[in-house]
Amino acid sequence: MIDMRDLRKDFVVRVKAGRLRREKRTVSAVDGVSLAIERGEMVGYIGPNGAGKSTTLKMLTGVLSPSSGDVRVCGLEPVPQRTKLALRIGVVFGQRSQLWWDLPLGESFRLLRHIYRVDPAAHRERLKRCRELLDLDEFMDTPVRQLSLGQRMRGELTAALLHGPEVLFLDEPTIGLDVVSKQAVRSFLGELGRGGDVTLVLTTHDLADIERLCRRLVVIDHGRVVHDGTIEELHARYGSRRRLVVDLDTPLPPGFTLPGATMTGTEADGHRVTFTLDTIAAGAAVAGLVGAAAVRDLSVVEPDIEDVVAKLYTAPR
Ligand SMILES: Nc1ncnc2c1ncn2[C@@H]1O[C@H](COP(=O)(O)OP(=O)(O)OP(=O)(O)O)[C@@H](O)[C@H]1O
Repeated sequence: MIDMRDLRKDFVVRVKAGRLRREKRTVSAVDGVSLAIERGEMVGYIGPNGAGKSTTLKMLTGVLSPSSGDVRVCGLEPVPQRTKLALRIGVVFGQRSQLWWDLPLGESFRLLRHIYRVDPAAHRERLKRCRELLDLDEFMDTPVRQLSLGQRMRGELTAALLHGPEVLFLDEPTIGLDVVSKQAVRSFLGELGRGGDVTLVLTTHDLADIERLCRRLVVIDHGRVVHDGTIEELHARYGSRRRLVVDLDTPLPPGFTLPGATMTGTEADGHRVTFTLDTIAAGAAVAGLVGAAAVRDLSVVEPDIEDVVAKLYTAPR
């Protein structure tokens, strides 16, 4: 559905060199990205600021021409076949709008039907689904300029889907949204993904978006892919471990060790202890502890994706 081969985009920028002089420098925003994304996949495309995410999306959607390499979306070349491609993809860029500022939201949707020449029955059906899942009814008659960010984003998602695209590109779809709107957008996208017909590529700095939605995670840094795989593979690669947090009636005996685990924290005068489970399963760790001290409460904490990704962003290369 999406194919990128050794895709590159260089920008020539002028930088200050001395008090008056400026010299040209080439920035490789995307530096040889090769990826294949199949129909129905939900892919999180993440990376630190300036990594090249937006530039990639712009090349995939025909906004920017690549400096070199090949790119195909739905079998089309995005820049020369941009008009054809527009009928087959949906795009939501968090910072930009595809709605008409002065028109009520519902009017924007009607206009889009004409622009994309969507069959009225199909349009009605899709709009009905979006209205239900994204709770649009309350503000269908409100001019777009009066919508809150969360309401507008729900409108943007609808606008991107009314023509029934095969691929949906989302650049920061939950940026700036409150908790409730974030949940609404995520559950809507999850629902869309489960259908299996729409391929979804999502960039975000909110890793919870990825955890909830994407099986596949592509991490880009300095224009290059530094990870491509599942979140579990990312954890395995960086040696992420689960942690066991135990509340004890009395502290553990001095010198206590739990084979296969490392004690990584003690609080409350030894009444709360954290173990990182290196090679031991949680059940066996609990059994080992119960024999040594009175356990009052415990919880197993899954590895934190934020920590792993932070490691990845700061890893030397
Ligand atoms: N039009 C442009 N002219 C010159 N340089 C650009 C242009 N667009 C992007 N860049 C540079 O290319 C690099 C990649 O930028 P890009 O916007 O793709 O990053 P990003 O991963 O989307 O970042 P962010 O998370 O901050 O949105 C950055 O160094 C940026 O300064």
